[in-house]
Amino acid sequence: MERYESLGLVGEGSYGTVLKCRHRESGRLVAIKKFVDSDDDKTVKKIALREIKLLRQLRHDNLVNLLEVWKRRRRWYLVFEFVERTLLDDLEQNPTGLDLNTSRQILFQILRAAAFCHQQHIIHRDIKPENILISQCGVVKMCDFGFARTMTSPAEGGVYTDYVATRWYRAPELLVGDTKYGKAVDVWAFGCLLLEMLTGQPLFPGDSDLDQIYHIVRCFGNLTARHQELFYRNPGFSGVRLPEHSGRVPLDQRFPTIPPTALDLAQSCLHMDPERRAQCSELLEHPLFTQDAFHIRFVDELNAKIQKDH
Ligand SMILES: Oc1ccc(-c2ccc(-c3cc(Nc4ccc(CNC5CC5)cc4)n[nH]3)cc2)c(O)c1
Repeated sequence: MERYESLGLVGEGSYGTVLKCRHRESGRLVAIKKFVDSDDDKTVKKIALREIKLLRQLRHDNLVNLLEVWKRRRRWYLVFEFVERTLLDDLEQNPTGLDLNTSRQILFQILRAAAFCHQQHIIHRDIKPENILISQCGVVKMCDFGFARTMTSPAEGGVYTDYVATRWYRAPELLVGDTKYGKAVDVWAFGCLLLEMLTGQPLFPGDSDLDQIYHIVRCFGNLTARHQELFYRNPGFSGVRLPEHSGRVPLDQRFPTIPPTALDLAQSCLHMDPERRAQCSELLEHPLFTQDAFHIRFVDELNAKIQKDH
């Protein structure tokens, strides 16, 4: 670490800390994830090695780049590129939301990143505003795969018992404790993010897992039969009734000013049944991006921004 000057904390992850640092010789800014001492703790060592293996698979213009990995005095260090700001910073600056064109430039790049991860059979599992980095030129880089998982079978999904995802962006299957979930959890989070960007407010700001389910049911109605069964079998919810979905407020009623195309895209992501949610690769072809040939024009613009960032 002596080659780097620490400039302060960027964030606290579950298995380590992320520091903003400057490389003393080159002046380059980086983000360094320092894992807790791993030699005594086999779990941390296993987590670190799994994260490193996964990160080395993920090279894409819209994913934050892993630059170096080293181990010193029983600790692993992951050195990443430092990117100027996060989507959370932008949302805090714009409490009523971002304009549609800015939003779709960011959304398109998030989908490119997520579609690439899913093609590699990797689920991010914690897509949220603070994990969406934005460079000075407007290039989006998804980060923090501390919770990411390789799906056990490329077909779809696997059996995962460890818990993940920041509550507000958590899909119904995660909230009821379904261990058989897949990349559709990232699509749900994307749908939540889309509406938050356009309104400036989190879509479902639950203050507990149960409250999170209530927010979702009040908007979309009952959980699927499978999720209801898992809910009532979940010891964390024993004795609790699922809310009646009377007094539902569907998205189009809640957001009458959102452009219908954007609302349609959100609804393609926010199906209660994970099987009905669109794939990220399909969403890149949604009319929000293909109307006025945005997706064709923007890719050229984006490549120029990426070159400028280098
Ligand atoms: O497994 C892992 C672990 C960690 C990372 C990771 C890699 C890179 C970063 C990162 C963050 C970053 N820039 C950044 C810029 C601004 C903020 C916060 N803005 C403050 C509130 C005003 C936070 C972060 N640049 N690079 C963060 C996390 C990762 O991508 C994968």
